[in-house]
Amino acid sequence: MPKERRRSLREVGLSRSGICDGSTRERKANLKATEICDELLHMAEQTGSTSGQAEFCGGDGLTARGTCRVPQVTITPEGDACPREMKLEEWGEVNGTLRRKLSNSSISSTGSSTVFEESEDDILSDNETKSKGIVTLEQLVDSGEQTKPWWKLKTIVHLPFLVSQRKRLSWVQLAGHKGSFKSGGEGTILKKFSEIEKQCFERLQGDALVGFVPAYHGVVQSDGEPFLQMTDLLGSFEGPNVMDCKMGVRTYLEGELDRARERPKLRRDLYEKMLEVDRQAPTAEEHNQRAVTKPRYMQWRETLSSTHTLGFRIEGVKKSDGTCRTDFKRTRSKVDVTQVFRDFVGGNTNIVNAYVSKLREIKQALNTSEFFKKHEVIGSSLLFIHDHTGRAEVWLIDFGKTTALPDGQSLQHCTPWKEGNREDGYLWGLDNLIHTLASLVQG
Ligand SMILES: Nc1ncnc2c1ncn2[C@@H]1O[C@H](COP(=O)(O)OP(=O)(O)OP(=O)(O)O)[C@@H](O)[C@H]1O
Ligand SMILES: O=P(O)(O)O[C@@H]1[C@H](O)[C@H](O)[C@@H](OP(=O)(O)O)[C@H](OP(=O)(O)O)[C@H]1O
Repeated sequence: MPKERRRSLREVGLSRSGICDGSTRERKANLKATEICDELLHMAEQTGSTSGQAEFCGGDGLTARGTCRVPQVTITPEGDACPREMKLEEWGEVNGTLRRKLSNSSISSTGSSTVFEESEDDILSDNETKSKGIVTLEQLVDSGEQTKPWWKLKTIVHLPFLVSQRKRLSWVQLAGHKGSFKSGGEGTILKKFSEIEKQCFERLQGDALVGFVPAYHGVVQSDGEPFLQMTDLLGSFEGPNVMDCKMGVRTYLEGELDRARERPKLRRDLYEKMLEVDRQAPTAEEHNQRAVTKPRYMQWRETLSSTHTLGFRIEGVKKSDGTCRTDFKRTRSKVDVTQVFRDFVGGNTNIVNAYVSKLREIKQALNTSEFFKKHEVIGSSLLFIHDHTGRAEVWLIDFGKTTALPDGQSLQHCTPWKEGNREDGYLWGLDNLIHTLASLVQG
């Protein structure tokens, strides 16, 4: 944050509660409160909003809360007859450039209300290493922000605004690690380099699956770091609706299990993420050590969600109305999963049919793919995207944990996993996904 924009807490009507002992924690809380206010005031200046509030929780008893009220400015762009609310996603359009930090925002809207309300996930959210929701790619480069243990509880912005043209300047990252993506320019994005993923992209060129993965443009350097450049799949949609489904019955590699047995590593962060969802989930021993191993956490996540029961799980959904949800950790039953899909497609049977036929095409391609035969596909997602034009597409993304089998070995992808057989249940999950979607049009 530029120094000249920083204001004192009192000056901007901010409050911060919690300890008051001059410690580093307190200074951080003050800083966070000032940042919130800066964010709100800047939005107000740029957009003519009437008021805004934001609340952050440090997880250690400290909270920072900001409210700003400014005189209303009304801007009426040409060609828009009736005033309407402006969502955070659209705000950058007026600005020209998006300078606000929208990363990690889980935004839910009540549709007709002017309020962005807290979602369950805002409260039960992960720590800030996990990215979700609407982000600005350039902002994600800001490494200093990544380790701050602040959770955003709530952002409410009142924006009495008129917007004539909808252009998408922000981007949505529904799953994965915060800071993994940057804008690559010309319809591309840059994803943090991974040797495993690079090899997958290289092997996928010329494979039956190549038309179902983002076009790959090679390794590029940005700010001295390597990235994989690929097509931004959202780029060719108008106000896209997006869903990320993580495929397979297993989300960790067999190698991760082996490593955890050889050198068990206790993770406090994963224990805390577990507590956020269910305080009873850790065993007495885990409570005692206030930590769990990664395979333990991943297996718990799998049984809590539909990974084990359906062979896929919903990670996140962003709709064109600006709402964004990533609170699906407990979405497990077929009924619940089906309901999320129903809501996602908004009852549009043409979209459902388009998705089902796309998934069938993908299944056909998987069945002929040499790549698929010879890889353990773990943690990969299907990204569903549709928009108001009726276009609906599905792509395979995320090959960071897709691992080649030893020469001569292959997988069925539908037989049950037993440790050692490396089966991932991908095709079983895909069949369940097709049935789930098809059930929406079968009445
Ligand atoms: N090519 C793309 N075009 C548009 N959006 C994308 C693309 N690739 C990824 N995304 C977005 O970013 C999110 C995270 O992507 P991805 O799963 O590749 O990240 P990751 O950090 O490897 O995730 P994880 O930590 O789960 O392995 C997706 O849910 C999707 O919203
Ligand atoms: O979805 P959650 O509950 O936030 O849990 C994370 C999720 O399972 C990611 O897939 C995993 O990264 P990998 O797939 O890369 O292993 C990450 O491990 P990490 O904390 O070690 O990054 C987990 O914390």
